Amino acid sequence: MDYLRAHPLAAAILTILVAYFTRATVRFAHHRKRMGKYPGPPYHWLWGHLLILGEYRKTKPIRMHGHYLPALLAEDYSLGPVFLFDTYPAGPAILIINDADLAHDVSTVQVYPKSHLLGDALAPVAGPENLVVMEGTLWKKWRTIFNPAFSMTQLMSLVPLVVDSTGVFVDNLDKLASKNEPFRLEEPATYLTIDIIGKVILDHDFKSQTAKNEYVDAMRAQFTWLRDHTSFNPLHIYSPIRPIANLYYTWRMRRYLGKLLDTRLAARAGSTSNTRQRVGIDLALDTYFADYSQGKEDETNLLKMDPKFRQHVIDNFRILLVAGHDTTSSTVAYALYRLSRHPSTLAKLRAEHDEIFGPNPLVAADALKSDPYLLSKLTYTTAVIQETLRLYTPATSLREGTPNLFIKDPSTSNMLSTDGLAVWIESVCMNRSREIWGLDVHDFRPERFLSPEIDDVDPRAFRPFEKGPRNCIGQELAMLEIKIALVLVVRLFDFKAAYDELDLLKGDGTLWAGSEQGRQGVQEVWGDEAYQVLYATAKPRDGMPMRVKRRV
Ligand code: HEM
Repeated sequence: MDYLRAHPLAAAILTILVAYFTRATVRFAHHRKRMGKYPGPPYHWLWGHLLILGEYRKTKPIRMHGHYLPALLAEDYSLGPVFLFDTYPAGPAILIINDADLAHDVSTVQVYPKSHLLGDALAPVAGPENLVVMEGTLWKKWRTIFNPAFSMTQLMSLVPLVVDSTGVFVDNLDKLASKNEPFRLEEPATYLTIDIIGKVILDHDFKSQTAKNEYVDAMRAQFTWLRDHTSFNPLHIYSPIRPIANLYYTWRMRRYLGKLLDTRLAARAGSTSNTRQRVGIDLALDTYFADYSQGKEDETNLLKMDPKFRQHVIDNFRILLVAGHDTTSSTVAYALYRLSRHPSTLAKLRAEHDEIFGPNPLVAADALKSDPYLLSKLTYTTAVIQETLRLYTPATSLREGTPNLFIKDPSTSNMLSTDGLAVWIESVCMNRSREIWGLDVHDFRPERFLSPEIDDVDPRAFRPFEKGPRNCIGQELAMLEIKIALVLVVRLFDFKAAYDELDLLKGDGTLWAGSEQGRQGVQEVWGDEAYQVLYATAKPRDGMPMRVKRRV
């Protein structure tokens, strides 16, 4: 006491510390008391759900994507349509939606805002304001600008471009087949979808399938510098280098796209007629001139674009380039992987392609170019893709709870406050639900998506592209790309997973080469060695090691 009286500064610091810890303890106790009342797995008064999380970290792969966890919890603890998972203070408290009706309410009726956690995670790849996280009139404006770039008519006119890029993918698989060595399928599949989205949005060929590209390198490098939310390593969490790396790669990406924008502007100024196909970049520029100079493309507007608009255009291109390649490439890779494990499904798929395109696989590319509407005849192929999306859901929707939004728990009729919680439309839970899909829920069986079986499933229970106003803008494009890839690939090649040969790929120069950690211990989820990991989005573990052989 005497010491404190003699040292007023020390006394002040001590008072602040005591006040801080008292406040934190009261908040913590209040949080635990409130969360303990929500439905969910057993809740510990001190640890919340942290102990359960710890158990899963022992029994499941350390790198397993976090979106498996609610589905495992729902299965292991027989949880209902809505439940809480609370890892506070290590992570957020999340209300998990495991029901078609509630998912409809959150996505389409109430239209919950996007979670700030999503915004934080996406900021390094696409800036703080981008189409995925924008809200209100700003979101509506940009969604309206880009919608026409993804209309069915526009996409059908782009089929020849997609077929050409897929032709390069086929050439690359051919080269890999002649090398007769394992490789990571995620890489060529990713470069394929990057090249396609570049053409669709920017009328720009990144040519990433055949050479290194500055933008693609910076974007992929940025992925390796994102925070890994499955890691509890303080050196990783508080890395002082990550923010610097994030700034550097952001600068490189923005510089590349800024140059493309300026070139397009200059080309526009120099041309009187516009016969070129109009893609996303043109639609954004049309809006700029409409908003800023009543449609008049005068000198001043051409030379000096409003900085805020410029940032929005560039960051929206960045998000379209990320969202437009990652999920699609993983689905291509997973479809080929699953087909390699199910010979009878593969045979049925090949038979459908023989029937629609004729028995010679080498003429399918030309057939597609001259009649893109052949794609609509691919019923079984569509079922294969849907079954792949069910088992390997590439993305889900994280929303923000607010004081005025409540969820009615159908099993108790209790109104659950969403205040301070993240609300997760967890389609993985629904995709792995026995109640919805039957006892063989973890099996790959595309027939479940064919009539009459699918007629018994609530259409709102299967939502790989989400539903409501914030649904995926690129869903038709994605389906079109994956169908074209399957048509041009499955009859030419045989694939074989090569997880047992992973050691041969050590240090292979891909972005997977650095992810050696977590290779020990359990390496399967629901018996599947190709489980998803978080690498910006949900990707196949270790980039999906494969071998490929030419068939014809
Ligand atoms: C298999 C492929 C794909 C899947 C499974 C998928 C899935 C999804 C999902 C679940 C959402 C909702 C995310 C949320 O609520 O936060 C979404 C939104 C979005 N997706 Fe996709 N996506 C795919 C391909 C694409 C493609 C090719 C593009 C093309 C650019 C794209 C662009 C977007 C954009 C911009 C949004 C935000 C839309 C908005 O909020 O208005 N996606 N996607």
